[in-house]
Amino acid sequence: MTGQERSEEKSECVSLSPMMEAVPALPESERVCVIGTGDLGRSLCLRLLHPGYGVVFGSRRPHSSSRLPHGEQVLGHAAAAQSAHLIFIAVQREHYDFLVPLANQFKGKVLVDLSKNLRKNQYPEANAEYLQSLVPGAEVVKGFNTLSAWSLQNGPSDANRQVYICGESVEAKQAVIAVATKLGFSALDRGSISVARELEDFPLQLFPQWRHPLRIAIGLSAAFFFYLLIRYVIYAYVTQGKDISFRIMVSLANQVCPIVSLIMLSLCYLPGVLASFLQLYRGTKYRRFPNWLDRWMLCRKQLGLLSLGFAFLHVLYTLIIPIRYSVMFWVTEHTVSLIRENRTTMFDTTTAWHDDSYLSLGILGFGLYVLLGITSLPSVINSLSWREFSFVQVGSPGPVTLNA
Ligand SMILES: NC(=O)C1=CN([C@@H]2O[C@H](COP(=O)(O)OP(=O)(O)OC[C@H]3O[C@@H](n4cnc5c(N)ncnc54)[C@H](OP(=O)(O)O)[C@@H]3O)[C@@H](O)[C@H]2O)C=CC1
Ligand SMILES: [Fe+3]
Repeated sequence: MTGQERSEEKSECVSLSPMMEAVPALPESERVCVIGTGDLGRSLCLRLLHPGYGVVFGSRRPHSSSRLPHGEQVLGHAAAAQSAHLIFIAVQREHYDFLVPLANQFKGKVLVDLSKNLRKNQYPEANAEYLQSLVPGAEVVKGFNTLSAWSLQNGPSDANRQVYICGESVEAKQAVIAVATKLGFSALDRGSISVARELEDFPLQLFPQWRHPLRIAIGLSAAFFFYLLIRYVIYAYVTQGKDISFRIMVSLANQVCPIVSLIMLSLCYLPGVLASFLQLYRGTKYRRFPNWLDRWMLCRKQLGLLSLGFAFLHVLYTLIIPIRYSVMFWVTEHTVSLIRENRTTMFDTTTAWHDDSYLSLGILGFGLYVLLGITSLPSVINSLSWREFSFVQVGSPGPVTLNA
């Protein structure tokens, strides 16, 4: 580097707060470059500062970049690329062209492609593969794209601890995994760069495991609702001319909920039983299940949670029965007619027993439902031994999760 170039680079370096001067000269392994001073770049920088990394930003306009977290160094792209071995690219893919003239500076460096897309198959090739083709001398690793700037800034939480990475070079991936681990994330190596498209599609998935269970729940609810509508409301109107259409809102809904809930519960446990029979029939547990059974088993948790949801609705609908206008009217009417006719009714112990037992069993049944629901939460599962888990989740056969 000539003296003039060095002085140019020096003038590219911009201090945004007095803290910058305080940043000690760190070895290259503890210095990280972030290209792009946007939302993600800044959030990543904040996270990197926690374990003590030195961050050097690369920007188009190093002099005018403002409001950086702690006055980190902001250099031009070329100078920033030379300052660290690990470089995060926090720029949208459509602007990647600016990297082409910098290919020499990126030679031998590890580039982490953070980009995500707005929709699936937005580009013919994965962003990481495109980046690799622009800077062939660098080792591109795809990663961190499943996190949002917000979650990066707030640090890893239980639900958001996992980051996925992929790339060709094992050393490059190890360097990225080391940083991720230091930031508190657990990095999962998903393989070569050809997996990048799959990782880029991750944030675009819309409840993929919920789609079928939701369809089943909606289909069953609609079918039973129309059956009950015809069976009670329309039938009463046609045969007796009685208008009991007000029952649609609460009574009918309250009948639909437990039916759907129980069917969904049986659909949740049925595939496990089928799989066990299949294993017995085949005499081995080391063969893949048919695809339909595999997919069915993978959405058991969603089926179970929906079943719990419908049971919960049934509880709520049942609790409001005494405050319904029609019920209060009927009770008052009955009492007034007893007074008018000067009649009294006897307390029927059998009916009282029958009623209380019915309610008590309902409450206990719902309690069991909730217990099943709670023990399928990942954090609860992790705290249970296998024996405890299968004791609670009666009928949830262990080996059948082989495909999952
Ligand atoms: N925001 C988020 O939650 C997440 C974002 N991502 C991905 O991270 C990348 C950055 O996103 P985000 O920070 O939100 O975007 P922003 O728009 O906030 O920032 C992008 C930055 O890229 C740089 N840039 C913009 N245009 C050009 C250009 N023509 N040439 C060179 N550099 C340019 C700018 O930095 P400068 O002015 O310093 O040059 C700009 O600040 C994207 O690929 C996005 O898909 C991934 C996961 C989450
Ligand atoms: Fe009930």
